[in-house]
Amino acid sequence: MNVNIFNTADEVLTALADYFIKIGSESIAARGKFTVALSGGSSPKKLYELLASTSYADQLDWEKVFFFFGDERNVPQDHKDSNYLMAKKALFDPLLISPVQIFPVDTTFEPAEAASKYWEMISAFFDDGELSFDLVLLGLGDNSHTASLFPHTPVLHDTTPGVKEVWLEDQQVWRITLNAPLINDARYIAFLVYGEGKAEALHHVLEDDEDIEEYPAQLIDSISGETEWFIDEPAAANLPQEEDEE
Ligand SMILES: O=C(O)[C@H](O)[C@@H](O)[C@H](O)[C@H](O)COP(=O)(O)O
Repeated sequence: MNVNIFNTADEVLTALADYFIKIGSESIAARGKFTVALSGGSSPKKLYELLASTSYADQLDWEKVFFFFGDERNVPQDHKDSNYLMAKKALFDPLLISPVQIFPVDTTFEPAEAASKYWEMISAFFDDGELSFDLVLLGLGDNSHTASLFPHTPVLHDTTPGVKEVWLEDQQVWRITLNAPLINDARYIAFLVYGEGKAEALHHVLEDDEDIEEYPAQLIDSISGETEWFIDEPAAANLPQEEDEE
């Protein structure tokens, strides 16, 4: 696990965009395709817009990129809270990504069925035995959740790769999420964490003793690949200063 701290959010976004292109180019060269599970929320929107900008749009063979989602809210795909809709507007539409390259969660099903169908689709996409995303992009919630691995939810105790529905009692909503074993099978995992509002959660996840019930993001570390944290100074405010500075 590498912690990369940058002065500003813009530097974080540029570094992660460069990393995305690097991993994507290597994946396409090695296996003819690049499979990525996108993060939702507000942080990655600027990353997706940067990747779709003239600075990056011609740096990758986008026709060989296949997009999945690390998690999704249990809302229609045209709902303002949909992670798919955010990525569609910020990334897919500007890059003219073909729908055949995009694998959204089908939230027309009840949550449990939507989760099982998403798992079936992921399993069918990957050749037997090769079930691992090239890259999983993740954010960090201020309660130390990532994807939809929320504190004190049953999915935290999964021991085999899969996709599960998650009930959020406080928000009275369902979500669908890749579980930690599936995320940890990825060749590369990249966390995007910027802004002072993340400082407390980041300290809990990276510095506190392991407590996955309270700090679920502690579950995440690529088993055989690379886990990189892309962080700005405000989010790193509570970390020991010896974390490597970029
Ligand atoms: O669907 C989601 O909301 C994300 O997958 C979630 O895990 C997100 O990464 C964190 O909640 C941080 O969200 P922000 O980037 O909006 O702070």
